Amino acid sequence: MAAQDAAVDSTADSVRDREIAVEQTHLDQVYRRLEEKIDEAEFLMNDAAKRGQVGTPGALAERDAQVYRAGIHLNRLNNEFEDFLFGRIDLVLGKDGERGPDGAYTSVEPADDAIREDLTADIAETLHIGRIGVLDADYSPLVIDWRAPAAAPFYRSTPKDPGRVVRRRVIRSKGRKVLGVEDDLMRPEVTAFLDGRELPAIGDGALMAALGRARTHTMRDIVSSIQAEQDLVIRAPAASVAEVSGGPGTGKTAVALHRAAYLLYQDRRRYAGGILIVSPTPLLVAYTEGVLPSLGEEGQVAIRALGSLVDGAEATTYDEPAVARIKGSARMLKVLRKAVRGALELGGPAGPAPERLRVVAFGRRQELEAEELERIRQAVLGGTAPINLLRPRARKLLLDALWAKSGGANRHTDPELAAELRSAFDEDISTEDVFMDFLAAWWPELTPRGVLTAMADERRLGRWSRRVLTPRETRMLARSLRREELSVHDVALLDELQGLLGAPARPKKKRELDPLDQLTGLEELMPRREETQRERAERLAAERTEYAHVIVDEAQDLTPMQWRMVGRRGRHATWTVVGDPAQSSWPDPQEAAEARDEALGTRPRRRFTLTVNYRNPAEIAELAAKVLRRAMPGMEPPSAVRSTGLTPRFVTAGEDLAAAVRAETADLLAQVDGTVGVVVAMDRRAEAAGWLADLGERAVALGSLEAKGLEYDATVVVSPAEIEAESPAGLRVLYVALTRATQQLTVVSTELDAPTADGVPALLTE
Ligand SMILES: Nc1ncnc2c1ncn2[C@@H]1O[C@H](COP(=O)(O)OP(=O)(O)OP(=O)(O)O)[C@@H](O)[C@H]1O
Repeated sequence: MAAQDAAVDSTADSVRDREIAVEQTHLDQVYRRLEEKIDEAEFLMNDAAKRGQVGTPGALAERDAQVYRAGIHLNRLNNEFEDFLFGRIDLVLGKDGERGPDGAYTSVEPADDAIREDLTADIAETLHIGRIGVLDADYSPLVIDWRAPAAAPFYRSTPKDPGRVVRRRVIRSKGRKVLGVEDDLMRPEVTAFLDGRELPAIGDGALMAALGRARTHTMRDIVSSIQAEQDLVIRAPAASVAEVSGGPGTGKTAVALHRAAYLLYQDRRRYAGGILIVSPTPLLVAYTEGVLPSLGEEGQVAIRALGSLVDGAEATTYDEPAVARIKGSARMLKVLRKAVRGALELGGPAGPAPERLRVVAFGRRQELEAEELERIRQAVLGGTAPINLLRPRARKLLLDALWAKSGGANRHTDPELAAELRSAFDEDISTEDVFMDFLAAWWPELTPRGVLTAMADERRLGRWSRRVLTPRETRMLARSLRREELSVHDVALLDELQGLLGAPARPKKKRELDPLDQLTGLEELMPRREETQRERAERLAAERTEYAHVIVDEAQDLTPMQWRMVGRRGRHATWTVVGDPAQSSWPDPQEAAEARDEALGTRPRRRFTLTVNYRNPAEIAELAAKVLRRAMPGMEPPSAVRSTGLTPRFVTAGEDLAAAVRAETADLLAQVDGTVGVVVAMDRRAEAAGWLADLGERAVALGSLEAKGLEYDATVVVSPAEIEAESPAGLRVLYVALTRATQQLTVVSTELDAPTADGVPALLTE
């Protein structure tokens, strides 16, 4: 028996080896072709550099464009050389036999006689899929770009709806070497032949292989294993709003990122206007930034955390939930509107304006009393423009009032002479120091930061927040604004204030000397060119305030004020909004939904739901589902795609919580190859970092709100009850914390958790 097994194994091995060799031959061919392309790109750059010496304006512009394109080409090849061929599909003949621009047959459905009655078929087409497209010298496709229409069947085909695909193969390669293949048969009942030989199937499928890998501190792309329901979202037409919901681990973040790559590929021109990806935390930005290197290459895609959306602000601290709730609420809009008007009265850098205005015009004293000034101020504020832009109007109405008082209007009947007199009057007054100083104090140039600082005074804020916030809320808000450091929620307030105040005029940039003008040879050209390319991308990203497409990740967490901030960046954009209501840390979902509707406007929406959890094994998903039932009764959890046989571990910490967490973390570090995340209540963050101090880089401590979107091989969740008690949305935050592990979960309880004899905290029992 054993001998028979060994014989079967060795045949399997030899079939596998043969199949790997087949793919190796193809990869070799692709590399030969790529080398030719690189030579071409280098020649282009060389040639362009030579032409640079000619120096006519037309030649310079053409050279610039050519060098730029060639630089991108080289950059992309160098970036994506590694592991860039990852898939293959074998297809039967299509219905109409027509080919698309990439040389592949276009039909999705098989021809009527493609599968014979005896369930045999011939493979009519084999396509290899990779990160970029490569055509052979005769324009036949060596590799199809994963975003091209011809690659869609690689992702869309399922055994239930196979289309023309008989076998889907994922190829694992490193550099120039093919390491392995994993096949999925889409029509297992069919025996297919390729060049007269039966098509074999190797391995247990690629998805499981991908899911079992250890996690690092950065996310991996999923181009080789995108699933059909995910592919529908990635390739959805970008005409309006795509709304994607799905539970933890269903690939929402991954899908959002791959969608950005797809949109850019599909319509580079349109998205030259920029794609903004909004992420909840800097940690998630860092985790996702490197997923698809090609996203950043031309500066079209900006991945920004909510605390870094406003130029010059880089907020990473969080307010306590009660304060965050005030700052995020749409009620703040009323408070801010009052605050900017109130801040006017506080005056400029030299203090408030005098009570009355006294000037000399044409040798006579002119005066405006306090009530008159107030009337004028109200008349100016009747205008719709932002406050800072109303300054010229303020100046004009002051001069009008002074002119009316001077009686100058009655002095001439001839309109021309009257106008001349008036302009002399205006000039006389407005060049007077007294008038200029008065205006600077009476209608000062306000800054968002300045207004926010003004709001830190409790009595003042009390006036501005009357009937909107309670005295207790006012006190908490004023106190938090007295802190030097900006919080993530302050950033949305700053942005709102910027809108109310008006944008300051941008100083015009001088055209910098193009360093290329002085270059003659390729050696010099290369490094400098790379530098200017990156600089260009950074400049474009920094200057952009509106985008062509906005992708919002973890959308359930945006506060109403944050929705307004993000909405301003996509007024003319198409949108992709992904989120999971069950993971929302915002206590008032209704208010947030209204703000979201306002940001998205009346654009038609297409809804998608992702249903499969690729992150958590069934054992962990089952435990998390208990919290979901408490947090959102009736809500369906996603179904876990795999199971590990390892049930979550429960530990009750005695006196020494630090020692218990440390020991459990060390234990998990010994069991997994990748990272271990220790999730604690927000105000235990610093303390927890200390507990793990010498456990090495694979272990990280993070606050419950920072865990959003991240994942680890194993997690230690510390005191579910503490996390739950942090905020009104605490149960949903706990649900997030429990769904971060790809392999193992340990829950450490304290007394507060009222654990059972087995150490299971009360919140995690049925
Ligand atoms: N088709 C796939 N093939 C391989 N891995 C996948 C696939 N889809 C998702 N994953 C993996 O599953 C994990 C979860 O994905 P992701 O973080 O995008 O989920 P999410 O829905 O955003 O989760 P959460 O709501 O918890 O933040 C990631 O490691 C991702 O790479």
